[in-house]
Parts: sequence; C-alpha cells; structure tokens
Amino acid sequence: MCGIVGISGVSPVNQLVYDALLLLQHRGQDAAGIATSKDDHFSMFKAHGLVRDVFRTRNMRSLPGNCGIGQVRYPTAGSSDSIDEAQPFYVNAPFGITFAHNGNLTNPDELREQLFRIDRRHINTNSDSEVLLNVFAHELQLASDKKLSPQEMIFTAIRALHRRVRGAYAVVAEIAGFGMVAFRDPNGIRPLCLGKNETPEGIEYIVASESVAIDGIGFEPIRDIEPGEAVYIDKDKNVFFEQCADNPRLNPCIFEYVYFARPDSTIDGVNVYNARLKMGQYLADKVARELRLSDIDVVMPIPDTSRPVAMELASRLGLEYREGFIKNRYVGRTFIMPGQAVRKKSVRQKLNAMSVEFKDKNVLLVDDSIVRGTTSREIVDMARAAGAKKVFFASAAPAVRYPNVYGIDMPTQTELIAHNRSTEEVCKEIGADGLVYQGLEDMKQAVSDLNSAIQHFDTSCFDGIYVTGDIDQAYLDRLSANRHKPKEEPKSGGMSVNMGVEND
Ligand SMILES: O=P(O)(O)OC[C@H]1O[C@H](OP(=O)(O)OP(=O)(O)O)[C@H](O)[C@@H]1O
Ligand SMILES: NC(=O)CC[C@H](N)C(=O)O
Ligand SMILES: [Mg+2]
Repeated sequence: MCGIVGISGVSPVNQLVYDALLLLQHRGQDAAGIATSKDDHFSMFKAHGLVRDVFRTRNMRSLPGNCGIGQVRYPTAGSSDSIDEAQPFYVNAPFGITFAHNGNLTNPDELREQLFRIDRRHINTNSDSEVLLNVFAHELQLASDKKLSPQEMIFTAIRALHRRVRGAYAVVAEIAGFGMVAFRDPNGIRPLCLGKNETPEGIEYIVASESVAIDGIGFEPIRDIEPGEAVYIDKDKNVFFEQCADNPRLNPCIFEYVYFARPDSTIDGVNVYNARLKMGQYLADKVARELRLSDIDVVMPIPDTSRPVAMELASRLGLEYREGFIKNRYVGRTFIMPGQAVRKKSVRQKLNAMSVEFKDKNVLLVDDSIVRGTTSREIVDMARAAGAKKVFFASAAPAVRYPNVYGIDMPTQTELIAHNRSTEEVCKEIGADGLVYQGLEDMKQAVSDLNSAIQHFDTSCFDGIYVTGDIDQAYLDRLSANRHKPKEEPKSGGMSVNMGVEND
C-alpha cells in the first residue's frame, strides 16, 4: 500500500508535499520520492528509507516550483531493493510526465508485452507502476493527435487506459505544460481524495491517498474521487472532472479500514476510527458467543492499529481494558516491512510485555488482523512469559486465506497462517487458549453501517472473490512462483534527477 499526493499550489510546494508524505508514512516505509515542476522543468528526488531520512535540506532545495507530486512506497511488484522502482516515475514523451501510483495491476505482463510489441515503448524495471505510466503516456500521445481541448485529450487517454488496464490503481501525475491529473480505477479499490486551500493568491488543490494528508497540512477536504473518475487541474487552477470508466462500481478494499489507513482519515465517507469502533462492537458480540466471559480478566490491544477495536470491545463486554504491551515508537509497522526475518525480529523490538499487567491474569489480546501470524505467535509467547495464566486472542478481521493482488504484499497462500488451517488449528499454531475471528459479513456491515452507499467491498483475501474478475488459480500459482525467484543485491544511494522539458 503506497501513499500518493499531488499539490497544485500558488507558491513553492516542496515542503507541503514533504509534510503530506510524512502523514502518509504508514502506507509505505521502503522508499520516498518527490517530483516538482517549475516553468515546465521537472525536478525529482527519490531514495530508499523513511521520508525524514530521505530528504535532506539540499534535496528539498533542489525541488522548486508550485506544483509537485510525491509517493511513499510499499512494494508489491518488482522488488523492494531497486531504487529504479521507487516513485515518482518520469517519461519524457508526450510532453513530459511525472507519475505516482498506489495499487497493483493484475495484467501487467500482457500490458508489458503490448507496450513493447505494438506501442514500441521501453519498460526498464519490473514495476507495474512503470507499465501503467507507459500505457497512460501512449494513450495520451494518441489523444494528442486528435486536436482536442486539453481536458478532453487527458480524459480520452484515461478512458482508453481504463479499457486496457486491470487491477487497483489510484494515480496522481503531472503533465508538463498542462498541470496535475489524478484518477482512480473503476472499482475504486484504493482510496483517493481531493482537497483545497483558499489563499489570497488563489485556490490551491491537493489530491491524496488519505484525508489525513489534507487536514494535516491545513487544507480542507472537498470529496473522494469516484471509482473510474479523473480530475484535471490546469495551470490556471481550473478544475475539470470526468467519469472515464464504462462501468464504475465502488468496491473499496476493506483492509484499508481494518489496518492500512490512519484512524483519523475518512475514506469514501467512512471515518476509519469509527469503522474500527464498529468492528469492535461486532467482534465483542462474537466473543460473547464463543468464549466464556467469566474466564477473561482484561482486554488488551496489540499496538497500534487494534486500539480502537479493543477499547470498544472491552467497553461493550463490560471488561477491563489495559495496555500491557508497550510499543517502541521508533520501530515502524512490521507487516509492511520486506522479508519475514526482519518482520519477526521487529515484533520483539517493537513490543514489550509488562509483567505488572500480565501476572496471573487471563487476558484477551485483540489485534486488527492475523496475516502471516508473525505478530500473534510472538505476542502470545511474550504474554505467557510475562506471567499470563490464559491467553485468548481475537481478530477484528476474519481469517486471511487468499493472496492479495491489489496492493497488499501477500502474494502466496502458503505464507498465510490460516491457509489450509481451521480456526482451532490457527489457535494452536499461535499458542493461544482460544481464538475468535470476526465474521466476514459483520466486518462488511461495520463499514456499511457508517455509509450505506457502500454495498460492495474488495474482500478477496478473506473469501477469494476478486472484484476485477480476472484472477484464477493459474494466476495465483504464477504469482507465487515469481515470488520465490532469487532477488538482486540491493542498490544503495538516492536518485536525483533534473529534467528540462520543452513546452509544447
Ligand atoms: O499476522 P501478521 O503477519 O503479523 O500481520 C498482522 C499484524 O501486522 C500489523 O501490525 P504492524 O506492526 O504492521 O502495525 P501497527 O503498529 O499499525 O499495528 C497488524 O496490525 C497486525 O498486528
Ligand atoms: N503498494 C503499492 O501501492 C505499490 C505500488 C506498486 N505496485 C509498487 O510495487 O511499487
Ligand atoms: Mg499491529
């Protein structure tokens, strides 16, 4: 899950883009990049690492201009090692385009082949985002031959892109000489929203993965970009909207609500914090049905994401809520770290169990999800070592049994702890005395309760139903085989690019 942002401002935007990326850091910890434009000249800097480590003062100084885009990366295609796959991407024709993508395509191989054989375009990395950019560039080139208005040209290209591309994609791009463009895939799998800032010099616009990036830099949210919709903000700050998909239908990824997004974001009209409270209510009712409440002394969250769920669950069941795990604030999210060894080590570095809270107690640990089981295995162990008598476990998400192909790095079934295991078997595997998973319908209902307009979700990793309709077992097997190919050695260092762009 990456975080993307684009700002069309009335004064230099480098600091605003940086600030927005910091607010989206939870969506990607591997690499960060910013591309800005001044007088149709692009400047770009991207490197591995967290936002605050990537950008030094000298890098920020090299990013002038009133328009810019940025990305924090959590790799789901290609590799985490390659700096060439960090974003934004750039192509010089047509016009010059910088481009940032959140999501994952499901037909990148077919597109790669078409781009090479028919469109005569060169793709230099294994990133699906570079493929997507080149489809966009090719379609823009075709549309630019048609003597259309700039907005019609851009929307024609996005319409054609939607017909060729499958998968999840929220995109923000800048086209030299024209302005900023953003669009969301026809299923609206990944989030994207628009905001503004009224200044004496004129209105500034922001497009971002999550509303927290809008509020957090002092802008005001306007609305979500609809599935299949595109927005174009020209250089004079005229804003054009267009529905570019033939059959748009909102199917937001439910994992955003459970884990990915920040609780203080609102996605497709649903505040994430409220969604987690609701999930806590439904989970509480299931816990009451499946465990003996008199066996539980305290409810504890596994910091950070599960806190609202655990709090609400405890309050609904009339149980005591305590914080027994202390989180080291300097360790990031373990689930989005690349590689199982580093994830495992990080759980222990990140969380410490306080025996004053555990000693001689029966505890119910609550997490938002159990995916590989890295966290839950360690945590149950730590709770026992800290003196807990019985350790029960509850998960706000149902069992994760299928790979995700839309931008969450879980491409192989065998790495999922619930693959081919019943709830009892998972419980045994994590060493707990009892395990309760949220029901799938309850999880969906928790979000729909807060916005009845959302009737469908991408819930593929729980039920194996893929909303793009193009995923079968052969596809999943290929994905898993690619996953096990040996990786290249990491390349280090940052990449700084300064690009002169001819105005058309
Ligand atoms: O079963 P697993 O494969 O361990 O994955 C699930 C865990 O990973 C996430 O935590 P993470 O540490 O990434 O972030 P958080 O601090 O936001 O909870 C999530 O909140 C679960 O705790
Ligand atoms: N999680 C994401 O959104 C990843 C974007 C893109 N697929 C990449 O791997 O870089
Ligand atoms: Mg967690």
